[in-house]
Amino acid sequence: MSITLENVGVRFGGGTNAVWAVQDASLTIERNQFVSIVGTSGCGKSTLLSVVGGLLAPTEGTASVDGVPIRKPGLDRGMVFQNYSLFPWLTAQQNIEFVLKETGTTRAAERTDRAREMLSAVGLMDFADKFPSELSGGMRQRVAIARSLSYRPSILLMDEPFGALDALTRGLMQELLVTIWEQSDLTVLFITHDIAEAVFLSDRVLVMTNRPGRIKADIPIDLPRPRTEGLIRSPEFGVLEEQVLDHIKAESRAAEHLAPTDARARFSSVV
Ligand SMILES: Nc1ncnc2c1ncn2[C@@H]1O[C@H](COP(=O)(O)OP(=O)(O)OP(=O)(O)O)[C@@H](O)[C@H]1O
Repeated sequence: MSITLENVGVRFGGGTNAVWAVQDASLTIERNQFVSIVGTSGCGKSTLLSVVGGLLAPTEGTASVDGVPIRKPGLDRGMVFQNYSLFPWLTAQQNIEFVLKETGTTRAAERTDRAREMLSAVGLMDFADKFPSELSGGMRQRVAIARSLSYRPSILLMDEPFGALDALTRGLMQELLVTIWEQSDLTVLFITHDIAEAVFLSDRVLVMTNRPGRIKADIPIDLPRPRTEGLIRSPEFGVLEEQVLDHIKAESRAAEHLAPTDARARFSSVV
């Protein structure tokens, strides 16, 4: 499914307390594309994702999926957040079965089979009966991804899903996500603060301006797939990373009125 935002604006509060989180944001994401959004803290990334998820109605403009305006959350869109959001009183298997029941899979045997299939896809078959507290952060996030994919959405919306993971687990999760994406017909919209992660995963990286956020740059990532770890050390990768970073540095300087050298010193590859 494709995603289109046309001049979307989101205002929180009213009167003198009004805050425009996003203003005049326009973008199109084609079916089966993997697109990341990066930008300075508070620029409106999560707000934009919530609009696409149907959790938040735009104050201005239109957001649509396959040309149909988004009015509420739907089974066509799965969401994964940084904090896993699993039910702590249910096992990994039960977490998935619960969501399947809620989303209309009426036959218990079908829910069980689908949950097992999904746990197997993320390599967690042996942990089906464990509770979230018995799983590592990476495992919990794998269950959350399996759960979001279990009802077969066409769009996966991910808000810093790997932000809380250590570097090694994060790398493994990135590979897993790309593998799932390559084998499916999913359109992915992915928010991250990690520029290398955005470049490694994406077909395009969108950079937002400071708040009120809009899309400032749309950088195609024409690196070959499948992408392997070695790619990260290639000159082509470095050039793209630098290009994204330059846009973010410019926004950061604009926000803080810093001298260019000060701003440069504040950034490495993660913002
Ligand atoms: N419910 C709300 N009420 C008032 N202001 C809000 C609300 N939600 C978000 N905001 C404000 O809107 C702006 C954008 O927030 P948002 O969470 O979308 O930014 P972000 O780019 O995802 O930030 P971060 O990178 O720090 O997660 C921020 O200034 C935030 O304080």
